[in-house]
Amino acid sequence: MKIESRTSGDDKELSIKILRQAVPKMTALDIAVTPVNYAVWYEYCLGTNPLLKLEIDKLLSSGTSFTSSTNDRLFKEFLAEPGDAEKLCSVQSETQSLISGLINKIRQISQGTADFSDVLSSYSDQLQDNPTEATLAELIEGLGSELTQVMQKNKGMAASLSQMDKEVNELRNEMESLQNEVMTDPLTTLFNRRAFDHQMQQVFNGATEGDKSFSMMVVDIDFFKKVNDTYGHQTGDKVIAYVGRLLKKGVRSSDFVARYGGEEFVIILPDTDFNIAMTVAEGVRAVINEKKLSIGAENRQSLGRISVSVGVSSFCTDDSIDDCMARADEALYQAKSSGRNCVKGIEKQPSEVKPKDNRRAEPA
Ligand SMILES: Nc1nc2c(ncn2[C@@H]2O[C@H](COP(=O)(O)OP(=O)(O)OP(=O)(O)O)[C@@H](O)[C@H]2O)c(=O)[nH]1
Repeated sequence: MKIESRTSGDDKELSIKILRQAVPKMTALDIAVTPVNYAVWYEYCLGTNPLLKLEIDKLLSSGTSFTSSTNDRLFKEFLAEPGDAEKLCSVQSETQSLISGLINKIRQISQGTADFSDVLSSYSDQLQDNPTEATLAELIEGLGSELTQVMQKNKGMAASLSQMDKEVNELRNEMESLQNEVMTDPLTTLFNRRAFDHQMQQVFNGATEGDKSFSMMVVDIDFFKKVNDTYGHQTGDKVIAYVGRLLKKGVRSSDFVARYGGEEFVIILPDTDFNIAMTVAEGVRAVINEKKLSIGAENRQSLGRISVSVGVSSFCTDDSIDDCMARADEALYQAKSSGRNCVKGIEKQPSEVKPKDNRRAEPA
């Protein structure tokens, strides 16, 4: 469930790297390679879902077997949103038959190789027994026909393996597009809340481990209910999509823009300090408020200007994800209370950073 870039070469390389780790683990634990199970173990090997990792490590150390219901539970508890499981199941049977076909082919190849190796050993034994010319001729004849058989078998195997390789690629593309679907908000085509939660965790891990910083914005369209009530829900949807486009355009391509829900958006700005984030937020707010919008035939009906309120916060040492988001939310609340169409930020001062207290509490 890689999110950062959906189709880059890096993504593919990482996917293959994880595949090489996940499949042998699953095979060792006797877990069927279905999309649902694979999603769980992919995420486990990727290591970006700490709760899932903790749970699986716990199960592994207790020697619990990974039955299909255990895998289903892990998927539902740590990865899925309602509806995901059904979508993934649509490719499940296809994957199962493909994987079992592949395993059969590999078994046949190993069996064929083992058989041929036995034949070679028996020929080698006969050679040790001072064979007569007639026996030698027989051996050569036999070996020739064994070789022809092996070559024919291998030709057939190569053809069916290449067909399977094609099918595996198709299935992988299908799963990739399903993955994108699960992470995308259909109205704006931005990332959705689920993708945001995932990305936030990754950026947060990077910041706590690598001494990096990041900022975030929460953007909310002002008086949006009035837009819906006056012009209808469909126009409201168009306004949401329009604001989404301007947000995406207004930040760097490395920033992460998602629709959090309703008329609210969230943006993660990696490697960005508080002051820069405030400047970017102000720029985005101004651009959204710049133009008067119009709708209807020949755009005759004016909607006036749309405005947004923005709350900004930056990651600070000792922050949890919730702390950082709570400050952005609080800042948004302040922006709304100050009349809307403005940006507010809450910066955690260094003095507010709690020193780590390693002392035990004094007994009363
Ligand atoms: N068209 C449309 N409307 C939505 C969607 N999601 C939420 N809404 C509406 O957005 C409106 C949000 O209204 P409020 O939460 O009262 O906020 P507001 O009117 O923007 O007021 P402030 O945020 O205080 O400026 C509600 O009427 C929701 O029904 C959506 O996907 N499409």
